[in-house]
Amino acid sequence: MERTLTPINHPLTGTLEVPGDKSISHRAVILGSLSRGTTVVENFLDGEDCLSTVNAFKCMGVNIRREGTTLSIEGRGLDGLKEPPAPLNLGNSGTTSRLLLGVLAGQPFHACLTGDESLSRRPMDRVADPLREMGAAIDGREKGKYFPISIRGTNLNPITYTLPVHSAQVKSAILLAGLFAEGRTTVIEPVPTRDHTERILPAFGGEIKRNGQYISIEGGQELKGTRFTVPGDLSSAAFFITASALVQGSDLTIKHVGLNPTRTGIIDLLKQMGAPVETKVTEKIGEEPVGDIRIQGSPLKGMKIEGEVIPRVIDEIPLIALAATQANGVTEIRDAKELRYKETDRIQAVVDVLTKIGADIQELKDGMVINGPVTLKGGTVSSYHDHRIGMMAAIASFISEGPVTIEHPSCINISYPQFFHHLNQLKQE
Ligand SMILES: O=C(O)C1=C[C@@H](OP(=O)(O)O)[C@@H](O)[C@H](O)C1
Ligand SMILES: C=C(OP(=O)(O)O)C(=O)O
Repeated sequence: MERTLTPINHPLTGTLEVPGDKSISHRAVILGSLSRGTTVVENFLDGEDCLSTVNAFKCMGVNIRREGTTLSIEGRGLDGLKEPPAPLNLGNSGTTSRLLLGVLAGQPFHACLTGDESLSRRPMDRVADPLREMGAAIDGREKGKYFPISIRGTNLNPITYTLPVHSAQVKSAILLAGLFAEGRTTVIEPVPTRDHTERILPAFGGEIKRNGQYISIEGGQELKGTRFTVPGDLSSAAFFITASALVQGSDLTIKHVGLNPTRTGIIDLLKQMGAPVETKVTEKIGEEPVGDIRIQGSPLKGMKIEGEVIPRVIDEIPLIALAATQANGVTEIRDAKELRYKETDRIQAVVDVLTKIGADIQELKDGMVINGPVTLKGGTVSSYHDHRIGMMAAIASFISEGPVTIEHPSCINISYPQFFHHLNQLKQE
C-alpha cells in the first residue's frame, strides 16, 4: 500500500481540532481500571496504541466499553485485576509496555507480554531494572531486555530511583508500581519529562508530591472513578502547526489542544526559528492546561537545538528537521539519542526520508545537521512503519515541488486515524 500526496498551491487557513492526547488516553485507561467505581473518558484517542492499552486491561478482567471516543471503565480497584489467560499483545505501543510493566510488577500473578516487530526491538531493561529492584521477577529475551517478556509481580518494596534516561515512560512505570509498594517511592528526574501521570492522578483522588526533581507517591492509596475529557494531542496538532509555519500566507488555528508546558517544545522552537505562534489557555481539564494555538506562515532561521528542550519536543523532532530544511542557515539538533529507540531509529529514518526528497541533512550520533533553505523536490519514501515518520513525509508534500509518495502509510492509525481526512480538508479549503 502507498499513498501519493500532491503539493498544495494555497495557504492553510481556518480552524482544526485534533483527536485526544495519546499519553493522557493511556493513563486514563490505566488509572480508571485501578480505581473503584466507574470512569468515563471523553475524547479518548481511538488510535491503535491506546486500543492496545484497553485490550490489555480487558484481558485482565476489566469491563471497558467504547462508543466512538467515549470510554466507560468499570474499575476493579488496586487489587482487582485478574491473571491474563493468554499473552498480552501490545502491538506497537511503547507507552503501554512500559506503564503496564509498572502495574504488573505489583500484581500477585504472572503475565507474558508480546508486541509487533518494532516493539520487540525496543529496550525494556530501562523499566525491568528498577522494577526488579522493587521485587518483581522479570525475564524475557536477552534476560528481559526485549519482548517477549514474562513478569511475576509481588508485594513491592518502595525505592528511590534517579532516572538514567530522560523518559516519562520509565518515570510513570515506577510511580505506578509505587502505588502497590509499602511506603513511599521516589523518582528523581534530573531533566523534566512529560508529567501527565502526576497531573492525572489527583483526578482519581490520588496523591503525588513534587518537590523540584523529586516526585513521590505513597503505596496503597485508594483511587476513585471519575469523569475526564482528554485534551487534543499537541503532538498530532504539531503536524499542521508545522505545515502552517512553512506555507507562506497561512493562518491556522488549532482549538482545544493540550498546552502542558512539558510538551510545548515544538511551539517554543518554531517561535525561536521565527514563526509567529500565539497560544491562549482557555480552560483547565483537571491539572492540564488546554487552549488554542494560532500559527502563521513565515520565513524561518536555523538554530542549535540541544539540552533540556529535547524531552519537551522528543516526538516532534522529525517535524523540526523538516522545518529546518526551509530555514535560513544551519540547524543542529543534539542530545537526541533517545530517537534511536523509538518505533524505528528516527535519526536514521528522518535523514533517509528527507535526503530522498531533496534535503541537505547529515546524521550525527545524537542528532542531525540540516542546511537550509532548499527546495524539496518530492519522491517516494518509506514510512518505516512509524506513524510519526509517515506523517512528517506527508507534511513535506505541503512544500514540495512534486508529489510525495508514502509507502506503508497505515501505521498512521497508531496515533492519528483521522490524519489524511484532516490533511485533505486543509488542502481543499
Ligand atoms: O509517557 C508517554 O506517554 C510518552 C513518553 C515519551 O517516551 P519516553 O518516555 O520513552 O521518552 C514519548 O516519546 C511517547 O510518545 C509517549
Ligand atoms: C514514541 C512514541 O510512542 P510509544 O513510545 O508509546 O510507542 C510516539 O508516539 O512517538
